[in-house]
Amino acid sequence: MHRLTERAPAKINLTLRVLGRRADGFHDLVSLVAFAGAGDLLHLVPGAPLGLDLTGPTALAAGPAGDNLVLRAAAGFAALVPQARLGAFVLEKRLPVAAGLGGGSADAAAALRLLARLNDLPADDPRLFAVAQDVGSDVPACLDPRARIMRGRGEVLSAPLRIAPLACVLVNCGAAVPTAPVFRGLGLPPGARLAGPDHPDGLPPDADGVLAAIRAVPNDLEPPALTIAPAIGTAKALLAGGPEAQLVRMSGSGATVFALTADCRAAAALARRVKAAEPSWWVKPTMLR
Ligand SMILES: C[C@](O)(CO)[C@H](O)COP(=O)(O)OP(=O)(O)OC[C@H]1O[C@@H](n2ccc(N)nc2=O)[C@H](O)[C@@H]1O
Ligand SMILES: Nc1ncnc2c1ncn2[C@@H]1O[C@H](COP(=O)(O)OP(=O)(O)OP(=O)(O)O)[C@@H](O)[C@H]1O
Repeated sequence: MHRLTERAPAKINLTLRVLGRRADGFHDLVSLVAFAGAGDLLHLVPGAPLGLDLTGPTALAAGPAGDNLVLRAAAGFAALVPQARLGAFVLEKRLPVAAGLGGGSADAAAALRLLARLNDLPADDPRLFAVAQDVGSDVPACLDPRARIMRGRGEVLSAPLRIAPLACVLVNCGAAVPTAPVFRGLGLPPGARLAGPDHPDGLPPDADGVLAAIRAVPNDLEPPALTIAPAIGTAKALLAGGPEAQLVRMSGSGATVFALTADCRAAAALARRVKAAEPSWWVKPTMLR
């Protein structure tokens, strides 16, 4: 059987409100997530012994293969699916690591989709969701990567939202920002609840309405992430300095920031300017949906 392939698109938190901290230490969120054209690629060679090879420009940064979320997802799958057919994974790692783009989560979700295909399981088999939840907070949203409102720890997902594709530029300044210290930086004791705008459950159908809805809700993780990686502020200022940016914000726990633009030509122009100013940064014009 030929190898199977799945894309692992970057997850962008267009908004992210922290509503409080739960007794188990995790934070309750509400976030509008969308998925980019940019991402990793994951292949599976059926029948070979379970394993993982990493290739691609950011493979080294992702750490040892044995600790990779792809293998955690595969182990979780094998534990829940009797006599599961497995295989050898090859990950083409292109997304920056510890970047707020959910790269590892996207890879884990792609691994579960590949294993579901190989084992003739339907995409909505509840075991996929159970493993996803166990592997990480962002993995359930990445299982079926379409724009949604994500709530709870990330496991409460709305139906897919129909939004017009959004043109954007993703910029990562190279600072790896681990997620846990950013949440810790909020300084919330277990049980704390926060006031502030919640999130509407739907979105207006038109592009202007979507933009206004995104503008109305910030990313609450920006202040603690900025303290850890001040270059996030530099990246935001650089994006906001161009005439093309309609909205500039950080994704997830950072350090990647995004600018929404009117169309992909504006995104390409803005990306060229950022790249000229900071040649060592990861700069990607892409579409979100
Ligand atoms: C920031 C986001 O990317 C937004 O989509 C996610 O909430 C984080 O998702 P993730 O990287 O898959 O996170 P996990 O691997 O599950 O958790 C990493 C660490 O982040 C913190 N964490 C994560 C998610 C959450 N809702 N509350 C938390 O407090 C916890 O300290 C946890 O130990
Ligand atoms: N497939 C993977 N790709 C990237 N990192 C991985 C992978 N598997 C495990 N890791 C480990 O997970 C850590 C977080 O990486 P990842 O790129 O998923 O973070 P992130 O983009 O900040 O995610 P999030 O947006 O969910 O916070 C890395 O430091 C790395 O050691």
